[in-house]
Amino acid sequence: MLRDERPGTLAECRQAIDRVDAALATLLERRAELAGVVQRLKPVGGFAGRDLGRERDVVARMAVRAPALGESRLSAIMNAVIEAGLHLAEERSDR
Ligand SMILES: C=C(O[C@@H]1C=C(C(=O)O)C=C[C@H]1O)C(=O)O
Repeated sequence: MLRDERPGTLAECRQAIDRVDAALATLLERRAELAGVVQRLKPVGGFAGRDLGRERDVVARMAVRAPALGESRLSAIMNAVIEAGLHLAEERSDR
């Protein structure tokens, strides 16, 4: 997945993207599960306990590994990822 592959055709590029997306889906599911555990451990979980400083640190660390995307684009991506995790945690806490 992290190989610097150079697919030459449209089909090869899409196959390479599909492999990356498969890994991303697994990682996103794992991340959401971990973030859900955090919500139960914090004194105030869910959206009410949102920690924007921590979220900024997450994005800044990711930007070091993804400099072409950079903080601004990563921030939009991670905001969606984090909010999806918080929604899932709140749904589960309702049960
Ligand atoms: C997971 C936490 O709760 C929230 C979700 C975060 C995340 O998904 O990375 C980060 C900060 C908080 O807004 C946390 O506080 O660490």
